[in-house]
Amino acid sequence: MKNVAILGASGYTGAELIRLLAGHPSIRIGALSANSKAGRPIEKVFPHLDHLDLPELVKIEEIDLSALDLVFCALPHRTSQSVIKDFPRDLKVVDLSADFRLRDPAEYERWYGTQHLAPEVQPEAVYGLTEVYRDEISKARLVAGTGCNAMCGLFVLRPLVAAGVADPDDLILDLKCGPTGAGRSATERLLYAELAEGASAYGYGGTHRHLGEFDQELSLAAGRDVRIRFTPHLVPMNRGILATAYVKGDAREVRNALEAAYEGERFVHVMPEGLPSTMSVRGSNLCKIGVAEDRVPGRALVVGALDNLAKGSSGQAIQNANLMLGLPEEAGLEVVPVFP
Ligand SMILES: NC(=O)C1=CN([C@@H]2O[C@H](COP(=O)(O)OP(=O)(O)OC[C@H]3O[C@@H](n4cnc5c(N)ncnc54)[C@H](OP(=O)(O)O)[C@@H]3O)[C@@H](O)[C@H]2O)C=CC1
Ligand SMILES: CC(=O)N[C@@H](CCC(=O)OP(=O)(O)O)C(=O)O
Repeated sequence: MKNVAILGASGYTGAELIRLLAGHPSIRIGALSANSKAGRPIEKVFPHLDHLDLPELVKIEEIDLSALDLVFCALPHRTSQSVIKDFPRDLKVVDLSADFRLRDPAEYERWYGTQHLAPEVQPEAVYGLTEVYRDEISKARLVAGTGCNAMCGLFVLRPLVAAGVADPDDLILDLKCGPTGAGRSATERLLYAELAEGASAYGYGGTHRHLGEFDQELSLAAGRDVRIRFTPHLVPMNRGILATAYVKGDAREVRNALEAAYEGERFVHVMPEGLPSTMSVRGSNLCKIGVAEDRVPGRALVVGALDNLAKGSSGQAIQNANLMLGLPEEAGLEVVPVFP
């Protein structure tokens, strides 16, 4: 059995890590941390977990790091950097925050508007897009989980620019996501009364910080600078991301490139026909992708769906931890989507 800690266990991704790890055959949860909720039994914070035998929520500094094989860091941006920089340099870490996603600390400063607190640790980090960086992840000490929007968009767009089947200067990504993507500390825009019957764009006009991840990963895949047009929308569904890409390219070539990229992949599926719905992936570690011809000749539509709390963060984190710990990649993750 591998012994792990979850830091930030009283948040949404922390709860999802607990849910998925409860069914993991080779990982046990040795410690859970919280901040304001430290000292409370986990069932007082998450009543749906009251039947599990789990450790109490404690402050991070109370955890014995030497007893751990790996740490999941589900902490806010910046808190993660300040905690991870003081960890022993041989402790394996899967960080779910944005703190180590961008290879260049100057890019971090550009998108997050604050100085990187651990630039000396950054070179060790491997970007957590498992299906692309599997080999590096299995040898890594520190894996930086992707943004959930970025992951869905990259699954759709990356193979197209890598194979040269879509014009890299003409990529539009229109994305919908639910409020759990913003974490558990609700702000005004996430109040039920203001969200439940409406939808709105946010982070538009090239301002969303996941553009740093898109720029980095799509430019690496294309071997030249790629800048997409990206607009996320907040919609009333608890979990889920639906990413619709409009691309200039032949639909058959687009499909072939996606099928080649994900052939044999356990968790990323290209649908033989039709387009995916968030309901087809909810609660699972799956990403489903569909392709359709546009009515304008030479243009195609590609749609990806994943669960932001599963494949978009905690499921992805467990998949990467499995690789880092030498466990079967799919261990604990064979969860069928919850429907309806
Ligand atoms: N939600 C999502 O879909 C995704 C989230 N992520 C990233 O994962 C990380 C966690 O996200 P999420 O679970 O949604 O966030 P939440 O806001 O739901 O949870 C945050 C957790 O961090 C703890 N925490 C907050 N401040 C501190 C602090 N100063 N010191 C120690 N612990 C602290 C909180 O404890 P307490 O409750 O006691 O205050 C809580 O356990 C974030 O970096 C987020 O950006 C990445 C991809 C997707
Ligand atoms: C609804 C909402 O606000 N969603 C978040 C998704 C956050 C995410 O993917 O995680 P990171 O914060 O770790 O980048 C957003 O678009 O910023």
